[in-house]
Amino acid sequence: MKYHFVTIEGNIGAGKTTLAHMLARHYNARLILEQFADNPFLPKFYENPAQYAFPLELFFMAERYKQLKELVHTGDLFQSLTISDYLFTKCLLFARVNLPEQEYKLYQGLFEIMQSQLVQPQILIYLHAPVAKLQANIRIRNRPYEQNIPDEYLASIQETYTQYIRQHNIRTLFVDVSNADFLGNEAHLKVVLDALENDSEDGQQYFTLP
Ligand SMILES: Nc1ncnc2c1ncn2[C@@H]1O[C@H](COP(=O)(O)OP(=O)(O)OP(=O)(O)O)[C@@H](O)[C@H]1O
Repeated sequence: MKYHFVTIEGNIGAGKTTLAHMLARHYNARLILEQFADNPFLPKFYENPAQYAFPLELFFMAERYKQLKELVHTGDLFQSLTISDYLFTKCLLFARVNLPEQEYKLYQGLFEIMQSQLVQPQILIYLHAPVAKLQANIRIRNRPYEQNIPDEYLASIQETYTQYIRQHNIRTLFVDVSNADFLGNEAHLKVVLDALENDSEDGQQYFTLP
């Protein structure tokens, strides 16, 4: 595998964390996982988005910056393999959906200062699933504060991600995870492993699971 820093992205409930664990185990890689459970504003945000969006987004950005900055300090980033289940830019994409214009501009200014000090992954694996499938996953894992997420919110997050990836021409493996079962079906993991190991094209590639 020629990559040293791989990031998995996708909408809420797409299955990023499961796949990140599996890839990290397969490659014996360093794993960086989103610490969303530590964000005290998240349950409050889902109850009252307008009031809590700004502290929520600031908290996420500060935590992710701390986590990813450590990676820069470890120094051996390009001798080993690191898998993360989020991209630092995720902060900005959620902020674009959740913050009013002026707050977004302020946030963006801080984001750019922080982003300039971080290392970017060499490739993104983007897990794509329709909103109905995301809602089904969210129901099954049953985090109480996520049970009333509107379809429209998931659709805007999806749209914001895909627009960003296309506009910036980020090297991305898009995987359709509508019927994914990475834990139960080895052939599904193999699609991702083969894509990582064989890919030679620049830009964006699309995969479905058997
Ligand atoms: N910047 C953000 N702004 C608002 N909410 C966020 C932000 N980042 C994460 N969240 C919320 O934190 C929770 C965890 O999100 P995330 O998408 O990282 O993980 P997940 O849904 O557990 O992913 P997966 O199922 O793909 O492993 C979700 O409720 C998500 O909406």
